[in-house]
Parts: sequence; C-alpha cells; structure tokens
Amino acid sequence: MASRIAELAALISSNTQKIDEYLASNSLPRPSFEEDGPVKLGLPAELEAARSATLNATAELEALLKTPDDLLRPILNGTSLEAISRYDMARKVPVGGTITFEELAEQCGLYEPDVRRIIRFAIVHHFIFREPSKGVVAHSAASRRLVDDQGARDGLGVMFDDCYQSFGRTVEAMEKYKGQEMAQTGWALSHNGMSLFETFGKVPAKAKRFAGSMAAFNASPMMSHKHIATNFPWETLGEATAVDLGGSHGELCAALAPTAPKMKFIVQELPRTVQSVNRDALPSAVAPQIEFMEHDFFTPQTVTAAVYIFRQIFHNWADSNVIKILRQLIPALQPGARILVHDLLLPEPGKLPLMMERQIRAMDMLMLSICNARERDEADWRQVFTEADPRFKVLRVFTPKGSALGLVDAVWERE
Ligand SMILES: C[S@@+](CC[C@H](N)C(=O)[O-])C[C@H]1O[C@@H](n2cnc3c(N)ncnc32)[C@H](O)[C@@H]1O
Repeated sequence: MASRIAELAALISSNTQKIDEYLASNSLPRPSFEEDGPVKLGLPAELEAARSATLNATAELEALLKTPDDLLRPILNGTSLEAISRYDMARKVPVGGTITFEELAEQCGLYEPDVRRIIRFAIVHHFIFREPSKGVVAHSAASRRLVDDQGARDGLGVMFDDCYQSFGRTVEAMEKYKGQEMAQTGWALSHNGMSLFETFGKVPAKAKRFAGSMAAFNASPMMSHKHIATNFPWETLGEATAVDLGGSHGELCAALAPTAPKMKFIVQELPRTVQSVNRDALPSAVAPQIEFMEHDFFTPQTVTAAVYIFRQIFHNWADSNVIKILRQLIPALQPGARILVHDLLLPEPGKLPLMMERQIRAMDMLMLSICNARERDEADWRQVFTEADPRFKVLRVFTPKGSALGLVDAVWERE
C-alpha cells in the first residue's frame, strides 16, 4: 500500500498536470512570481477543485516531511509585512524597473540594513518582491498587487499595521481581564485602550482602511450576497419589510431588492455610518426600496418587519452581547418574524479540506484578538438563540454551496 506521502505526491502530480495542460491548451499564462505573473489563473470549476486539492495536499505533505521540532518553530514574524505596509514600500519600487536597498531606505527614512532584512524576509516567506541581482529590488506578482490594488493595500495594512499588534497582546489581555468585552482585547491593549469600534470612531483613516479591506474581502464570489438572495424565499414575502442591522452602506439590501421588488429594506446603522452613506451609489432601480435609519442594535427595535438580517455582525460580539442584541428585537417581533444570520459556521474538526479549515480557524482567532468574539458552530448558534429567548426557534443552520459564510435561519414563534 502506498504511504501517505506517496499518495499526496501522486495527487499533487496528477492535479498540477491537469492544471498545466488546461493553461497551455487555452494559451493562459502559467503561475509565476514575476512582476507580470497572473493575478488569477482563470480555471473552470473542476480545475479550481484540482487547485484546491493540490494546495491541501501540499500543505499536508510539507508538514509530514518536516520534523515535529520544525513544526514547533513556525516563522510567524509579521514585522516585515508591517513595515512594508507602514512605509508603503511597494509603491516606492518602480514598476518594470528596480531600486537599490540604499535608495529604498532613503525614501522610507529607514536604516538600510533594516530595509534589506525586511525585504529579504518578505521574499523568502511571502514571495513579495524579488532581488534580481544582489542589492537590487524589483516587483514580484504579489508586490505588484500592492501597487495596483487599493483593496490589497488596505488588507495588508489592516492585518499587519493593526491586527498583528493585537495578536501579540491577546494572551496578555486574556490573563489581565478574563472578560468578554470588546475593550478587553489584544486590540484594545495595542490601540491605547480603545476597542475596535472606538478606534474606528476616533481614527477615520483606520476606519477607511478597514472598510476598504472589507470591501475587497466581500468581493470574492464566496462572500457574495447572492448566497442570501438564493437561499431564502424573498420572492414569496410580497410587500413585507426587511431590516438589515449593521447593514453598512446598504450593499446587501441592494443585492436583495431585485429578488423582492415589492419589499422595503431598512438599513439600520450607527449615526456616523448613516451620515456617510452616498445614496447615489445605490443602483437607481432599487434605490426607492431602500431606507437608512440610525439605530444602535443594543437599544430596543422599533421597526416591525418580516425579516431581520445580521450579516457579519454576531462574529464581532461575545455570546453575552449576541444575546443582548437578539433580545432587543423582541419588542418589535410578530409571530413568524424571521431572523437571518449570515456569518461563518465553524465546521466539525477535520471535516473540511485543510486550507478551508485553516482560514475559518484563522478568522475565529482574529475575532478573539480584535473583539473578544468568536465564530460559532451549529450548537453554539442554537445555544445563543435559546438563551436569548426560548421563543426563538432555529429552523436551519447550513453553509450554502460555494459560500464562505453559513446561514442561520430562525423564527420568532407564537407566544
Ligand atoms: C463587520 S461590519 C458588517 C457590515 C455588513 N453587515 C456586511 O456584511 O458587510 C459590522 C457593522 O456593524 C455596525 N455596527 C457596529 N456596532 C453597531 C451598533 N451598536 N448598532 C448598529 N450597527 C453597528 C458597524 O458600523 C459595521 O458597519
């Protein structure tokens, strides 16, 4: 019988061959670290599955071939990416050209040996930048993204200029506070005592960058709003009202409105968010269906609606706060009202492909560090609803095919 490493190697070999043949026969560019390397491979669904299987097998093979001692010493130093983001190094490297370490250090106002180690770490660990000849820096495909794409810059900035510091102080926060509040986090310890949302209220540049990174993250098909649109019977609701709590600038409501043209959608948000809404950015065909309303979801709900939506809200809050938020709906709830939660659904351990489970568990750890909150599995979701009030009945908890986020569909039962 073939060993596990031989099995993995065979899987990697057959899948990479299929991908390579597809790219060659369709005259598509091969993956490359060069500055003009493709940003997307353009593979059809079955070859995307082959790519994903290859990445899972490669990660497992790498771990098997390492010694246990190697696995105990992962290199998780984010200082290099933090510096690249903070000093906007990518945009100082000419596209199609090169810059020396001395010149780059001078432009950043940094000590040249520091810039040299920062860049060389990024090259060997992240394939960000290249050193085509000694002492000279050029772009790789990844560093080029940081030149071309604001969302990529925002994402790197949020992760390494904000969250990385939070990771370093999370255990300290756990020991110090033994609490579940947003101001008792690694984030707060590394942001002058301010919680995540207080930081965004007081530092507009960070709020803008976070919004940019969320927009880039939400642009992925796996995050698409269509997963809510197609997994709930909107078209049957007629002239009903839906409320999207913490619905940002109305992106989800704009995506749902065409599926339910008679419905009214109310986006409830904090005052500063409502005040920053540009109604002209809404598609004109659905704009009349959408209203914005200032409302703090920790205060009693005043709108009676058929559906209340929470998309990527509860994973920012600890259970005690989720329960408080759910209870605030009760004054407005009519029997049969639905509560739809669109948030990550934690899988059973080992049931998903490795890379997917890694991403989900990374998000869960991120929530711990930045908001003292968590992602939840099916039992966790059922528990918060039941604890909020036994009259909430959870009907379905599932992850739609092709979606990164799960759906929790609950109903407010008759008294
Ligand atoms: C992670 S974002 C999710 C935005 C949107 N639902 C989505 O899926 O893209 C969380 C949102 O909750 C809003 N928010 C935070 N605290 C709130 C509160 N107490 N009341 C209402 N909205 C709040 C924030 O302004 C932010 O837009």
